[in-house]
Amino acid sequence: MKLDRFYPIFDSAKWLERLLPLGIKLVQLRIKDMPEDALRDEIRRARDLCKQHNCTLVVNDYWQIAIEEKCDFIHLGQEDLDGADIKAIRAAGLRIGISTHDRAELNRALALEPDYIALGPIYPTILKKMKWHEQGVEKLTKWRGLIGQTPLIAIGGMNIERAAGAFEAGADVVSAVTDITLNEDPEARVKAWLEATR
Ligand SMILES: Cc1ncc(COP(=O)(O)OP(=O)(O)O)c(N)n1
Ligand SMILES: Cc1nc(C(=O)O)sc1CCOP(=O)(O)O
Ligand SMILES: [Mg+2]
Repeated sequence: MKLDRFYPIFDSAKWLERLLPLGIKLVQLRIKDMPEDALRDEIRRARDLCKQHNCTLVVNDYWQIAIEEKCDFIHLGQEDLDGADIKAIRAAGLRIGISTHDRAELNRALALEPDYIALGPIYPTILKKMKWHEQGVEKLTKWRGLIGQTPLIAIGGMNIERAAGAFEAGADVVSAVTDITLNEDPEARVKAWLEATR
């Protein structure tokens, strides 16, 4: 199934309730540091909202809850892979997206036949501290040549102005967080993203 070219990431179901009606078709719920009961509630709400809006939900990190709550897509980073039961995830029918930052991580990801590969940070990010410097769009072109038909996600410091360059370099999808969540008008920004990527 083809992924939408715009892939925003939010840290609560409240954001989804607010912005999915604008037409987002691919979204990630990325929650850190929340007690399990509250986390499960957020994932359930996000799942139901996405169903209502015909949007694909990707759950970050929490693959066991995603299986239990019958979600259908998870995102795993390299550290998440260390503790993940890929067989169980696949047996439950979930799709898997994987983060990569260098060749070793890419090789590890490709061996798992993921449903997308993310490369980042393409530009510097203010969302989280990372050991990786900005990779640049040229690395998207390199990844494009290495991953065949697997969808390629550009993440890290992305904004609308930078998206065209990422697509030209070989990305299929562009993902963004703070360009939307820290914008003074997130609704207007999402509408502009949708116009730029459709
Ligand atoms: C689309 C996308 N790409 C990369 C990440 C980062 O995943 P990870 O390295 O596991 O870091 P955390 O997001 O869990 O802090 C992502 N979530 N989504
Ligand atoms: C969550 C995440 N993962 C990255 C990676 O490179 O793996 S960069 C990133 C943060 C993206 O946020 P923003 O769009 O605000 O820069
Ligand atoms: Mg993770």
